[in-house]
Amino acid sequence: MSRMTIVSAPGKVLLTGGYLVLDPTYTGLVIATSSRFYSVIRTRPATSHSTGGKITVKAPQFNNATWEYTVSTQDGDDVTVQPIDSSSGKNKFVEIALQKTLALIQALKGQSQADSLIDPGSNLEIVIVGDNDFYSQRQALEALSLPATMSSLDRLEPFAPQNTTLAAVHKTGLGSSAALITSLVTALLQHFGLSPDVDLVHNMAQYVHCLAQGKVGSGFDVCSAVKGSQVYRRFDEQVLRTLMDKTEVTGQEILDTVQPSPTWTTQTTPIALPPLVRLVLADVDAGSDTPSFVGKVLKWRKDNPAAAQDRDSYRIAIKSIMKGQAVASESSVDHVSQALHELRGSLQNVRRAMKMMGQANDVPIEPDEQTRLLDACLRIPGVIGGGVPGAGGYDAIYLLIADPDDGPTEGLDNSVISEVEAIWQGWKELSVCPLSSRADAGALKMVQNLEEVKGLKKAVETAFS
Ligand SMILES: Nc1ncnc2c1ncn2[C@@H]1O[C@H](COP(=O)(O)OP(=O)(O)O)[C@@H](O)[C@H]1O
Ligand SMILES: C[C@@](O)(CCOP(=O)(O)OP(=O)(O)O)CC(=O)O
Repeated sequence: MSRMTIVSAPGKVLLTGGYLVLDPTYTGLVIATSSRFYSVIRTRPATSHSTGGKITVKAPQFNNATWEYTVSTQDGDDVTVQPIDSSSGKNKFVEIALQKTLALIQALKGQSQADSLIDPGSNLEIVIVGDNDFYSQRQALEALSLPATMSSLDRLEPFAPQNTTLAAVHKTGLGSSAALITSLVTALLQHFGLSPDVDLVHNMAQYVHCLAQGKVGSGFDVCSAVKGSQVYRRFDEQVLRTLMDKTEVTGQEILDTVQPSPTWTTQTTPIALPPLVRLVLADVDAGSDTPSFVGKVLKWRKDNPAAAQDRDSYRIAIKSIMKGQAVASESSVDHVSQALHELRGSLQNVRRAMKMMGQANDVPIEPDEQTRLLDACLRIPGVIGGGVPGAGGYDAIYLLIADPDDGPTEGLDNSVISEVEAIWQGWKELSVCPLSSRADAGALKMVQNLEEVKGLKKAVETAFS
């Protein structure tokens, strides 16, 4: 039996802090999801028709998604990973993860073992799969004539083939590349016998993700893939600048940069949703892809320093916060209702501010169609709050709903959810398809056996065979 390593990392939903979290002055509230990515690695002896020293990576949910690489280590040199041309084209994220992580592993192991990274008599096989929620399941449900409900989603095969290419797939915004990079980097380290400090894993995944994206983002997605739900404050981007700007870097330089140190100023405060509050998500389709608004919003912020900001909206925000406080001090309602009431108010303020920011920039951060949808959902008793996650746009909505019965026992399962689903199903202006993902405390984790995760064995074995 060949040695197998399985590592999984969760997706994310940024509830608050969109755009602001790019600035280390502010924090972002990010919830890790039950939907996860899995990187599975095994070493196989080379056969008569395959020379050794190769890495094959497969993403079996997609058409044309097999990438092959040759790995070489020459005396005293850093390991190199060369893609072999194929009809699948390049996968920059996977290639950079392999190249940089193997270089790091070489540096961590020391030169004495540098030549034996991948034994010339064997090959490395990697399978990458993501839970269905990372990709829109609207068409899969239609093809099976199933209504767009959560119970229909449960009937789909886990890790279902998407019948399209990675480039063409409709993503739902749960952060596939961050979960993929985090699970793959960690699986490689583990497979080569290293169990490094979680902060080193985090820093390395941030570096690889930034390099693959071609920019230093805020990194909340990678951090939550490593550490789970949290209030996130970003690292100073200077920490990666030198490595990012260099065309050639050695494993030792990578190690020197990603080694945990005070220069990494990331701050992570673990959090969880309040008890009996459930996160529900829907993927929203308006028939077009939402372009990135980040460049426009950041320029607007630079051109409009704080002193010039809209005084009226500031006053509205302050007044509503004060009203919340007044209710709090006078009312005899218990502190839980009070806290939920404040939560609702805060989330509404965030929504309002995001909407205004979009209007000021002429970009649809909370488009009017989403505003109408969210307002309709918020009128349902038991819906505590909601909004557009992350950068907004025509991508998704989230709601926090009261979920008094999280199990099936009392048969409530659950009237708030049913009402929300009814609104979504009947919504004409936008196509609204629920996601099955929930909030999950889980962070990065090792999976011992393929059998532990429903459908993983089949997905992986079909790909490996
Ligand atoms: N299942 C997968 N297998 C291999 N690579 C993947 C997979 N899913 C995503 N990727 C990589 O991540 C890239 C998508 O990254 P990006 O557009 O930043 O998406 P996201 O916003 O979901 O993080 C793809 O082009 C591909 O390189
Ligand atoms: C604007 C942002 O602050 C939040 C973007 O959040 P999303 O959750 O929309 O992220 P993607 O996975 O890139 O689609 C940019 C950032 O923090 O990097």
